[in-house]
Amino acid sequence: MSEHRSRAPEPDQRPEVGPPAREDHVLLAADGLVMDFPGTRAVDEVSLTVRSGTTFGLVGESGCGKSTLTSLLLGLLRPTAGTVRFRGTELTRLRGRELRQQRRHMQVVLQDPVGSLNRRKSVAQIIGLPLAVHGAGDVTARRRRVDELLELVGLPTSYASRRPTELSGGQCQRVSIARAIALHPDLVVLDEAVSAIDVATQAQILNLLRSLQAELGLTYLFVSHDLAVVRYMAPEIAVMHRGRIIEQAPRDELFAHPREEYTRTLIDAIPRVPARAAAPESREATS
Ligand SMILES: Nc1ncnc2c1ncn2[C@@H]1O[C@H](COP(=O)(O)OP(=O)(O)OP(=O)(O)O)[C@@H](O)[C@H]1O
Repeated sequence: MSEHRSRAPEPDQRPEVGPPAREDHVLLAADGLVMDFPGTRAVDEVSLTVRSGTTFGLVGESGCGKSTLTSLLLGLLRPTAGTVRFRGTELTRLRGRELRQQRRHMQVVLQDPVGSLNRRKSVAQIIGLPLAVHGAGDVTARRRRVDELLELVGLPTSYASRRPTELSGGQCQRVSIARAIALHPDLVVLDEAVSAIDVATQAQILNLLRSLQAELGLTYLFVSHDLAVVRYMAPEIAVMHRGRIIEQAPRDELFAHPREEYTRTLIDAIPRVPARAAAPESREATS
C-alpha cells in the first residue's frame, strides 16, 4: 500500500449512497499477492484494503489480471505468494470446510446475466439454492425469503416460477443479485456485473446496487474495465495495469490529479457527453 496515495476525506456522496454507519473496519485485506501462470505473472505484488460498508472500485482493461485477482480474493485460487485476510482470518491458510465457511460470507455477481444462471431451474430454485445448501430455515421459511429477496431487487414475486430464459438480461442480473445477497454476505464482489447489459438497464442495476448497499450495509468490491461506471459506484478506486495496482486514490482525487499516464488515458477515454445524459441516474428506466 505504500505506493498508493494517502487517504483523503471521503469525496462528496449523495446521502442515499454513502456507506452506512457500520463499523469502519477492514473487511478484506490483500498483502503482496502474486499469481504466476506458466509464462505469465497475472497478479504482481498487489496489496489492497476494503473497509466494511464501502465500495472499493478496481478498474483495468481486459487481460490486466482483474479476474485472477478477484479469484485470489475470493479464495478460489491459491496465490503464488502473499496473503488474503477476510474478516480477520487468513484465507490463504484455510482449506476444505473452513474455507467454505468463510466463502459463505463473500458472494459474487458475474458478467453474463443469463449464462450465470441455470436455465433449467426456476427463479425460486436459483435464489433458494444457497439457502438450501446452508440449511437456512425450512422450505416455507426459504420460500418466504425468496419472495422477500425478489422484492428487494425490484422483481414481482410472481417471477419466482419463471425460468431465466423468460427474463431480460437486466432481470436475470437482478436474480443474480438476489442470490448473492440471500445469505446476508459481508462482501459482494461485482465482477463486470453490468458490462453485458444495455446502458439504460445498466443504470437501473447500478442504482439498485447502491440502494441495497444503503439498506443492507453491504460491502462491494466493484470490478470493471469501465472507469465511468466505477466512478459512479466507488469512492475509492484502484487502477490495475499489467498485473499491478499502479495507482489508488479517492475518486475525486484520482480524476482531478491522476498520477499515472495510464490512468489519464482511461479518464480521457470516457466519452464526453452532456452531464445529464452521462449520469447513470438520468437515463430512462426501461426494464
Ligand atoms: N488459468 C490460466 N492459465 C494461464 N494464464 C492465465 C490463466 N488465467 C489467466 N491467465 C492470464 O493471466 C492474465 C490476466 O488474466 P485475467 O483473466 O485475470 O485478466 P482480466 O483483467 O480479468 O481480463 P478479462 O476481463 O479479459 O478476463 C492474462 O494474460 C491471461 O491470459
